[in-house]
Amino acid sequence: MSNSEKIIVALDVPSLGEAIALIDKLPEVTFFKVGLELFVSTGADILTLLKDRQKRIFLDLKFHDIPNTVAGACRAAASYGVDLLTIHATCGKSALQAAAAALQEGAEAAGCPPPKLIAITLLTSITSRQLAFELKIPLELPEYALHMALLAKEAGLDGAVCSPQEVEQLRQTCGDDFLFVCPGVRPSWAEAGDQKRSLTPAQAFSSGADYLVIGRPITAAADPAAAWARICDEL
Ligand SMILES: O=c1ccn([C@@H]2O[C@H](COP(=O)(O)O)[C@@H](O)[C@H]2O)c(=O)[nH]1
Repeated sequence: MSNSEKIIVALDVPSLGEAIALIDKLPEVTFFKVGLELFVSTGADILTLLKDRQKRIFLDLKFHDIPNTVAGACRAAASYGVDLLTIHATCGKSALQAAAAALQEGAEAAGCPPPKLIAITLLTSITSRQLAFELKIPLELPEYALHMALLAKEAGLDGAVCSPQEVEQLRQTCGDDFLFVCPGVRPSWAEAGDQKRSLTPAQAFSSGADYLVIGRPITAAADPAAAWARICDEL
């Protein structure tokens, strides 16, 4: 698989029309992420549209609830036939296990391959300072991210979402058969915005990321296709 096929473009827009406009401008993109904003506004219509266009889909709904509830959500989401699905590792091990089991059941019942279930370790918008003083987590940030990735692995998940700044260490400990998806990726020429723990696309891949998620550097650019091409050239 080429590096460009491992870049997932985040469709963080408020309507189906705006999503279609972006997808049309980015014909070379093979993998799109649908997050809370677009899914809440369009429901499954955006997933049907992407599947009709033979695109791969990362459904990033970041489930966070008790075991019975995340299991129900995963069972239902399994029928969409998406490729990746997210849950917060902070749900705890029993909820992660229940979610993973329900995803398999849901996929079997729907007759489609199960999505890879990946856990959010620590949002890429959080700083070490916030971790310590707002969230009151008494661990250093890399140690905390590693702990959450290992929790996900022990619960039988397929991988984790982490910042590119932590992926090298997480990869070393979790091994090559665990998937790492990194948002918070910024080309040197793009604005950081609310992302706090970034690396460039080339640095993120060389640190061990399997997939990168990139949104605004492409989707908010005056010419999204040119921004995409520039990122691919720089790799
Ligand atoms: O820790 C996380 C988990 C998910 N995201 C999502 O990735 C994209 C990033 O978009 P940019 O515009 O490139 O910042 C966005 O959809 C987030 O919901 C994340 O950033 N960090």
